[in-house]
Amino acid sequence: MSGGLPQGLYAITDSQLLPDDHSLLAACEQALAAGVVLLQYRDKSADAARRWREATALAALCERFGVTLIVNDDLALAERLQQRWGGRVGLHLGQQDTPLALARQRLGGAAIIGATCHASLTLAAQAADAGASYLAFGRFFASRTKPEAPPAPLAVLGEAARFGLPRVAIGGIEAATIATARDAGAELLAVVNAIFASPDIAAAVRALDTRLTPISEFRNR
Ligand SMILES: Cc1ncc(COP(=O)(O)OP(=O)(O)O)c(N)n1
Ligand SMILES: Cc1nc(C(=O)O)sc1CCOP(=O)(O)O
Ligand SMILES: [Mg+2]
Repeated sequence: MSGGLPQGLYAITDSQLLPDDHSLLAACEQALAAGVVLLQYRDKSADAARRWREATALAALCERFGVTLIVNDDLALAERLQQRWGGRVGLHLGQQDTPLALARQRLGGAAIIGATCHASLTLAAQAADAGASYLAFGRFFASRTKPEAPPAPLAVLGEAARFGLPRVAIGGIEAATIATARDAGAELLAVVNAIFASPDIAAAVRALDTRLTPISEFRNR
């Protein structure tokens, strides 16, 4: 554990790859069963009913696996879920989203709230001051999900050790790149495409996990 967070694979859903409730839940169940340690619900649609339905189903699924569900962008949705699932629900915020300090105030001190920091230690310092639970940096490699995300050098992961918060690497993390991001300092490796575009989710997760071996040493670092 690192700052109360597990270390390892952080899977992020994609509503284009998983366009309906059934595909979303089936894929997430397989990912969780295969060893994902954190799951983010990332849905950019404006369909509030669908978002509530899917997020509640995912929260129940995560509860079964003892994993925290992180909601992307949507503080109000995280707050509603928190009423039922408490600390099993967190929030991820980018630079264009709700201010982190406000989310911290609303969700309380125990909630996991992550912050996008791109390649910036200044943004990381601001997020840490505002109460972030983890700092996300990227994108480190070419990303199929968000090719337009600004690139970041791997060195920022090592430099961010000074904040004493778990570091997340995102952007183009796949079997060929995951060990490089881990070795550069990331405690959590965030993945969309290399998990959820796979026809065999469990095999995809295992292929990523294998690259993190010796996993026991990594998790105990
Ligand atoms: C773990 C993690 N890191 C970064 C992001 C990106 O957040 P943001 O910059 O707000 O962009 P969107 O995901 O909202 O498009 C993330 N979601 N998760
Ligand atoms: C949602 C997101 N944010 C990024 C950032 O750099 O902030 S990269 C990204 C997409 C990550 O997907 P994939 O694993 O398919 O590259
Ligand atoms: Mg966002």
